[in-house]
Amino acid sequence: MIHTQDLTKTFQLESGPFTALKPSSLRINKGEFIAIMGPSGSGKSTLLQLIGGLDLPTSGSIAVDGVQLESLNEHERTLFRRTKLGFVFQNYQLLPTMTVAENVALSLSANKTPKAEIAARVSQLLAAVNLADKSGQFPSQLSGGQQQRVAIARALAMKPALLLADEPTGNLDRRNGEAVLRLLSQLNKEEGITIVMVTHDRQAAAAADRIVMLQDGEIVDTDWKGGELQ
Ligand SMILES: Nc1ncnc2c1ncn2[C@@H]1O[C@H](COP(=O)(O)OP(=O)(O)OP(=O)(O)O)[C@@H](O)[C@H]1O
Repeated sequence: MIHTQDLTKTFQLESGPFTALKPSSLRINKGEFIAIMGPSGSGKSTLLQLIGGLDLPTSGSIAVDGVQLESLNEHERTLFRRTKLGFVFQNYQLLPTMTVAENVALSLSANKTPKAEIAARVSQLLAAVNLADKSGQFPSQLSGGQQQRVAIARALAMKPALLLADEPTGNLDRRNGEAVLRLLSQLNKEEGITIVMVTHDRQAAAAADRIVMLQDGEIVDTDWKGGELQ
């Protein structure tokens, strides 16, 4: 599903070049649930941005679902993101002036899906995240956990093969965080969606099959699962 080879990312700062991701090779199989962990500034978000085609590597290659991302132009990358990936962020990023149903429908409407099909898919998605009764409400009327479940429903609208989540439980209390993790695990096990989740939280990481550990821009372990960190 994801295969990187000597992938690097260097930022040009006023003080000189800074390598946020050192040459790294990583393989993530279809159907895996991966947590990316590591200290602040270790390159977790940088790696997720490259996997999601939101940024380009400085060197090396990255293939996602058979597509070499470094060889796509910007338009092709946008299309790739829209059709193959779902994104979930720490701060939900729902549109406040749209209802829950309209937020979930966004990518379907952008893709010119027929109205009746959109309505059916939105109902199905909201039922899957246990929010069928909230479709007409606005994001501000929901709890953080409910908003994150709306964001997950929206991310799944186009039936992506891969879901990328950046600290999806970062703003949630324990109970809501657990509900979101249960939902992600269920989507992974029952729908076979590959999930790559950046997290600081060991409890969140415990929901994953495998943990990719980053330190100073380097992948130091790709099968760490529990135990004390160095
Ligand atoms: N656009 C950018 N320009 C310059 N430096 C950047 C840029 N993006 C990230 N960096 C630097 O690269 C390093 C890795 O950042 P990254 O956001 O990937 O870390 P992280 O592990 O996700 O951190 P956190 O857990 O705090 O979110 C940091 O030192 C950061 O300052």
